[in-house]
Amino acid sequence: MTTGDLDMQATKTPVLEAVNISKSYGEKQVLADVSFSAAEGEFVCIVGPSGTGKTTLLRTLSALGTANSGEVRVNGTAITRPPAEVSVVFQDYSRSLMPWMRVGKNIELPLRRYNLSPAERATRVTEALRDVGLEHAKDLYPWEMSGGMQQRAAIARSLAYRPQVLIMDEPFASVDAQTRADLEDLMLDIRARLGVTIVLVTHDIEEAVYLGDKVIVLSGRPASVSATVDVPLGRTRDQISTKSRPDYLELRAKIHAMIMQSPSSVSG
Ligand SMILES: Nc1ncnc2c1ncn2[C@@H]1O[C@H](COP(=O)(O)OP(=O)(O)OP(=O)(O)O)[C@@H](O)[C@H]1O
Repeated sequence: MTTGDLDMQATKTPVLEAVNISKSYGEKQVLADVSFSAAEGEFVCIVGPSGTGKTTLLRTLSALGTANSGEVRVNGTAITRPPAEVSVVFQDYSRSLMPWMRVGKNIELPLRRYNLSPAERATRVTEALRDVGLEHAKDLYPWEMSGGMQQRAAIARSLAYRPQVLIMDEPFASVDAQTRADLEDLMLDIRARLGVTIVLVTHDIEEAVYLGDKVIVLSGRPASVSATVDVPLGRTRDQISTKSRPDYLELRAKIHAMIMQSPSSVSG
């Protein structure tokens, strides 16, 4: 990306914006004035200790939950219901795919809500499966596939909507380390090929720095954004060489220290 591209990105309306989001469950305030934005094609990672309110924030971002105050804007417009431009991938793929339906059907079914011809739906299923490297798996049932393949299928289902923004809640928490690394690289590749904006929540600092163009650090009780850390590692990342770079290691340590200092990391 050139300096000119960066200047243009800075002046463009963000694709997704959280503006002073506050949220309470009864008396308990979970989020306080959380603000951040994601530009077109940006990979934004949100990290914070367990129980900080990351899922609550993502539910608000996708309008699956409501905030007590503040607003979420998509392309500059405040949203009140789940917007067509935003799609969500949850952690628990085993609950997001219907076990009695073949993978192709799992991806195609939610598209029926839209005014698409059967041929257009079939094209989208084929393309989404290709985007995640599952061309061969269309006729399999979810239970015939590994955990990593099931999560790929769940990602394909989200991509079939052709969203501008993909929101992911701890998407790789239930798979082994090698599969996790493969899925991380898949998401970098999807961002590069499709230009989709990705907002990914994780408690894994290493993952956040490896994937993100910027990392939003949530901390405190109630949680607010304690830092927005730019990750100037370029867009081409590699599990071994990127993770050995001194600037990667420095950023990882810096964010780790921020989270360790946060009151929410000790209060449980
Ligand atoms: N529907 C709800 N009703 C009441 N309290 C809730 C509800 N959902 C979440 N909470 C509380 O809000 C706080 C934040 O929860 P949330 O799941 O958003 O955090 P999180 O950072 O995603 O946690 P984790 O990393 O463990 O998934 C927790 O104390 C949780 O118990």
